[in-house]
Amino acid sequence: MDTLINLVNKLQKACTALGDFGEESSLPTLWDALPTIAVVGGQSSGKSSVLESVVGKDFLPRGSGIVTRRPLVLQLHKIEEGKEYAEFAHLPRKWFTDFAAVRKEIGDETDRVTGRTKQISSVPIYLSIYSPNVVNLTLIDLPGLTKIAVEGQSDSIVQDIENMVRSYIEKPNCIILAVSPANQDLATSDAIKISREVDPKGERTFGVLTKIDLMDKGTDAVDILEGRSHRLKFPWIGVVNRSQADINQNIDMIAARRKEREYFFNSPEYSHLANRMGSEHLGKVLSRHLESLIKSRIPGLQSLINKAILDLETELNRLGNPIAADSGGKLYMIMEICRAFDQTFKEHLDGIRAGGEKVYGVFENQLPSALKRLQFDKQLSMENVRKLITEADGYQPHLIAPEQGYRRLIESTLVTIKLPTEAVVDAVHDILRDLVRKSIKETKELKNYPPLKVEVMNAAYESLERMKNESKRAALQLVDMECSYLTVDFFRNLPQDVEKGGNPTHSIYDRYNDAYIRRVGSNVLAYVHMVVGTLRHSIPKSVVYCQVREAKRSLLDRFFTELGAKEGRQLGKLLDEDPEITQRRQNTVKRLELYRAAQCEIDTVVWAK
Ligand SMILES: Nc1nc2c(ncn2[C@@H]2O[C@H](COP(=O)(O)OP(=O)(O)OP(=O)(O)O)[C@@H](O)[C@H]2O)c(=O)[nH]1
Repeated sequence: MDTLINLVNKLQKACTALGDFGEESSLPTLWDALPTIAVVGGQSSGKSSVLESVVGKDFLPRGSGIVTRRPLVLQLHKIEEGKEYAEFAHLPRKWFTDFAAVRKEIGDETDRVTGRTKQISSVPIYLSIYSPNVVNLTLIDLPGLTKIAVEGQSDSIVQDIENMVRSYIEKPNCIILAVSPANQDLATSDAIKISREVDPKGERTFGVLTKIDLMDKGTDAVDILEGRSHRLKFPWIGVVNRSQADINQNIDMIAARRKEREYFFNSPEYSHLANRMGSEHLGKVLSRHLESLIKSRIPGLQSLINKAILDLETELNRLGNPIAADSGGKLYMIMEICRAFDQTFKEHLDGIRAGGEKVYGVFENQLPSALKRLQFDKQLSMENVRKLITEADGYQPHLIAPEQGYRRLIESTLVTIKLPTEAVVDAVHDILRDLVRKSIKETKELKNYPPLKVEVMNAAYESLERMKNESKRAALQLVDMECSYLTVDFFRNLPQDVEKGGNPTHSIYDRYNDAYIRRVGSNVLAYVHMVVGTLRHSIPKSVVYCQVREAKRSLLDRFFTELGAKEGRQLGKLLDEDPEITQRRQNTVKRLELYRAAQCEIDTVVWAK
């Protein structure tokens, strides 16, 4: 059974070392789930004395007024043999064998947080005592409840102490040691009042009656101790601690315990209860109760730990890897993050994520309707056809077919396709930029590193800009190519013009009759339509080749090359993550270690059963 309490002691020790004891953490803490025993009561009710009696050691700061100003988490570890010693969590591996020095250190450590004032703090002091003369227990000494603030204390201190005490004892796993002095009316006991509030059925409250020896002559506590008045679920335990005079005379704990035993055995009122009175009995009762409580809580603890591990792993995953110390590691990390971004970007284009389909929308809708909107009316008006053909003839009207005229007409018409071509390139560019922005947002690895995020975004935008320019050049070249060499077969298959008509005596532009001009115009239109039909398919090919395929292939290539030339310090700047995230990651890692260790400890105990 000792192993069970040892287990809880170990877990609590780990929690304290990691500051994992409640409020500050957003995750459910192991601390909350571990059974503890807290000592509560009014100021000077004898809490510290009870604690010392249970431990059998004189080590707590004493004095009048408010002495306990920070919670003291006291873990008692029974050792088989050897000299007893104490160890503080804030002074690891410093073993105190002089308990007067322990008392001094508690005072000093209290002052370190609260200053030499009468203020209080909820940050606990953690102390372990290893001794052959103790039972395995964890006890928490809390500041005494008070009714008024004294000089040097803020007005809120009464409420502050009450809130702090409540925050410890309201946890369902806390066993409450409610200390009330027998020489005061129990109806006014602060300990009973606050413990009733948090444990109305008294299922985890142990009533301890101190100062029985100080009761007025002719009065006794038998009614309470026998459970006839102020009944609690567990029987009251009476104790007689050292009086101030005993302390002043340096009466040691062993002598004090003997005196206490004698007191109960020799008092006619209490001798029949002597076997279930006193500090020693209290220690055993508490230890037994704690053991059974821990046993019943093991399955719950296990599932809490398993769940916490899962949650912490998810959190750690979300926070990403810690930053490597050397430049090689940093470079690798940046490359990995960039690769994750690149992958996300590709997934958008490949249809694994949404967005890439918009590119197809440009080819299928925007381009055809823009081409359709080009009416070629202006270029192929009768007037313009006549003008261009006549001008192209030069000094000699053409003999068979207006070849130069056709060329000029076709060229001047095809040029109008350049505008929608450029618009397609621009539209695809905008889509790609949008996908970069989306991918940056979706790459969780980038979230922690704002400078790297900006650099990656700029590098990707720059690449897209270069690709856009190249794509424009290539697509416009397609149009130029159509202008520079006409499809011979088309013209070979045209019926030869015979009747050109016209009136040579009028203006030079009347050289050809309307029917002839109309026929030339419609031939040009037919040819242009044929070319548009081809471009409608070749422009998307060119755009995909120069922009989409290239973005998929080498969006960050240049960035990677530049990265290789950067020094460790510059790389470090890129990975300059939000310090809050670094802190959160460190805390999560620590907590995860704690929970994993706890999982092993519990498994060992369960298997050993
Ligand atoms: N005679 C006698 N004196 C006691 C008993 N218990 C405590 N005292 C004395 O009462 C005074 C206060 O005891 P503490 O144990 O310091 O009380 P506390 O509740 O821890 O005090 P704070 O931490 O300041 O709230 C000391 O002088 C003790 O010697 C007792 O059972 N009998």
